[in-house]
Amino acid sequence: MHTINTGDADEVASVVALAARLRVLLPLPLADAYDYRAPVGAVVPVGAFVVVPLGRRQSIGVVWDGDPNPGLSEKRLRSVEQVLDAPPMTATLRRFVDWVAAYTLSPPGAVLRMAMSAPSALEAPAPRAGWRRAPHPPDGARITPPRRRVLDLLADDTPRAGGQIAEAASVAPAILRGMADAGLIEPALMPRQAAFTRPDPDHPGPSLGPEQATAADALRAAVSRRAFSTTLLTGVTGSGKTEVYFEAVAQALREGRQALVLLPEIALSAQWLDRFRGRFGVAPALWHSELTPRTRRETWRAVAEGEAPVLVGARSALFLPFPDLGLIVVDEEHETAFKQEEGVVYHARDMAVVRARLSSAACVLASATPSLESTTNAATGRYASVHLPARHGGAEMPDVALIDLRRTPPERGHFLSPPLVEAVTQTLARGEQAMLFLNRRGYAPMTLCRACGHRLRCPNCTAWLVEHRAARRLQCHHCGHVEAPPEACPNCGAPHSTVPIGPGVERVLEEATALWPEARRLVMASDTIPGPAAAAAAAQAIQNREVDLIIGTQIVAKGWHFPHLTLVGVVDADLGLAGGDLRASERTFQLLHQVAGRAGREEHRGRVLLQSFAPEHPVMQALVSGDLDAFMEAEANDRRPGHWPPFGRLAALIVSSEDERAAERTARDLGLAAPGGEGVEVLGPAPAPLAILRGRHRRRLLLKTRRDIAVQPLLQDWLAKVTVPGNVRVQVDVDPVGFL
Ligand SMILES: Nc1ncnc2c1ncn2[C@@H]1O[C@H](COP(=O)(O)OP(=O)(O)OP(=O)(O)O)[C@@H](O)[C@H]1O
Ligand SMILES: [Zn+2]
Repeated sequence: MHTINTGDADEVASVVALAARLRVLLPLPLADAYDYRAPVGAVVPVGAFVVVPLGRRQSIGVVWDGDPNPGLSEKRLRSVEQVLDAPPMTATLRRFVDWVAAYTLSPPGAVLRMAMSAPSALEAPAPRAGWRRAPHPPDGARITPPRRRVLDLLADDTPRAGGQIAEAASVAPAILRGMADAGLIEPALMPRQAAFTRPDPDHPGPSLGPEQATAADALRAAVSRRAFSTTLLTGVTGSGKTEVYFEAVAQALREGRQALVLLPEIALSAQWLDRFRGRFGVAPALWHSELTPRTRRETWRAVAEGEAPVLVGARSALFLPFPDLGLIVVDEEHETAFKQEEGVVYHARDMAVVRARLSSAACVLASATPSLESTTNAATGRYASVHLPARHGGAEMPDVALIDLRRTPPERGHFLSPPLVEAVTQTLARGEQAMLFLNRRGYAPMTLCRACGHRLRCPNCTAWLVEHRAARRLQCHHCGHVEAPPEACPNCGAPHSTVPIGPGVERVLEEATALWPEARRLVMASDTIPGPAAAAAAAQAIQNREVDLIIGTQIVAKGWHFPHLTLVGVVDADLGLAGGDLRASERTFQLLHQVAGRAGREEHRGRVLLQSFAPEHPVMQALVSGDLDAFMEAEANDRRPGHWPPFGRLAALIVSSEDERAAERTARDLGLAAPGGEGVEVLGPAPAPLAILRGRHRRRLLLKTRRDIAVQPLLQDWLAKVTVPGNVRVQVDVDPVGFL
């Protein structure tokens, strides 16, 4: 001992100690991974799921990359308790977690948590027990007819579950017990069934038209390169983009890789699933928030084991443990539903591109109304582009016209103008379907006292209470606050003095009921179509012509194909243009163009009528001309000079607190510490448009930079300069899409 040079000994000791240490990232919003002592004698790969002590509790974490901290004393080190029998998290997914954390300025553990959304899936699934024929049954055992049936069933030596045997051989479960006691059958573990049948890429699906075929070739080629690429797939509404990207999915299957399709609203995807089955013969794996815990666990595990070749899901599916993803499709890529606004604030469309890059996979962004971000990336050559110029099957694009509400207003207290009423009447008379679109749930967006002018407000938010007349209540659409409609004005006490102001879909329904009492009407809004089953039933009823008139909010704009729908009336085309949102025009155009695109998708030409007080507005003009490219170019020209996205970068800080003065003070401190310099600008602090939300006072600051300046380092320095008290939260939103 004494002869050894102490310096060397230290070094040897530290190497040994380091080798025995593991960095473990926990699915918690902690600043970094923690170090643990590796289990003795076990080789634990990076990415392994491990159980570790955390305070007095245990947590599952993932062995993470990077070097443990040698400074941490051996005494303080605690040991990994267990290595779970689950496929380790791939390097690709670990890099993705790190990337998303760095980009969104979130703790890596908070992102990891999204990649561990079914923790129970990490425990090896308990093998299921069944029965098989005993290989050496005793001589002379009694073989009754029921026993014979069981033995015949088990003659192929495949173990089967007790319930399954009882049913197939029509015997009571007690018979099996008796046979086991007699030594005729014995317990056996059943082979695990593949959770999802492999979709068949060569299942005969619809045959593609020539333009579709060319587009499909390009996508297939992108997938078979097995390298990163992004392709923007555009095409008019009804051109068959889905059928085309299915060919990319088929190619990923042929390559033996997995495919992920992200849809903005999975609850509304009944028609999509039918088409998938039509193309591939089986259903894909599904991933969304309404799965049962069991399905969630099984799906997660199947994905990790490579047993879910195609998965369709909501944005959270991006964090599933695919071992070898070959394709990610983001359908309706322009949809804001891809932006997650709570917790880790990220945009699934943008992160899909990142995951595809890390996976050497192809990414396909599909939309009839692509975002300016994607259009610009396609124009600069960063994305490839594929376009379908015409509707499938020769259907014509609808004829879009404006109704000037200043010239032909509705009757007082009504919302449908005479030309729109006339058009609906004619459509119904021809036995075709009509749709009235208004992006507002409920009966009326505001309620006012006729006597004193008081407006009914949410007690927790800067928002009016929305009347839901059918449900007999007033509701805040921001925090969910609900109250009964008051008997008297809460301000002046006048009895029965409240009046509804403006329309929601329920009020349009009321008007439609009076106008077309014979028509079979259906309201489609998130509160009347609460889940996948209701959405599927509604779509079926419309397809079967059990509905004449559809009245709906934005959920009717999403990808539906209703063959008999020929008229779409937009009740308030100006609705989305109010407010100072950077993308108000773009969004309004996208939404209305999508709604319009539901009309006339088969043999009869569709007609679209837009009621507007501003028919000369560029958005209205673009909708009428249908010239998407010109509109997007005008949008680009508006944003380019001021370095607004996508020609510059934005990040928002949202300061909130139940204590208004605390929020104000932190916002002011942030304002004083704001970064500056060439190409960097900070707007605010200013009260958020939703100045109070769920009882929290909110202030906003907006960092705007030139495109070549990354916002993350600026944000990091900025936030480090300000002490945020415990009762104040500062949320970072990189690339904000909402400005409330
Ligand atoms: N090659 C084809 N053979 C048969 N049917 C097709 C074919 N291509 C598309 N269709 C059908 O045409 C309809 C429109 O296609 P699809 O919904 O894919 O268009 P889309 O471009 O996604 O439209 P939107 O952008 O409006 O959602 C669907 O009912 C689809 O099944
Ligand atoms: Zn509220």
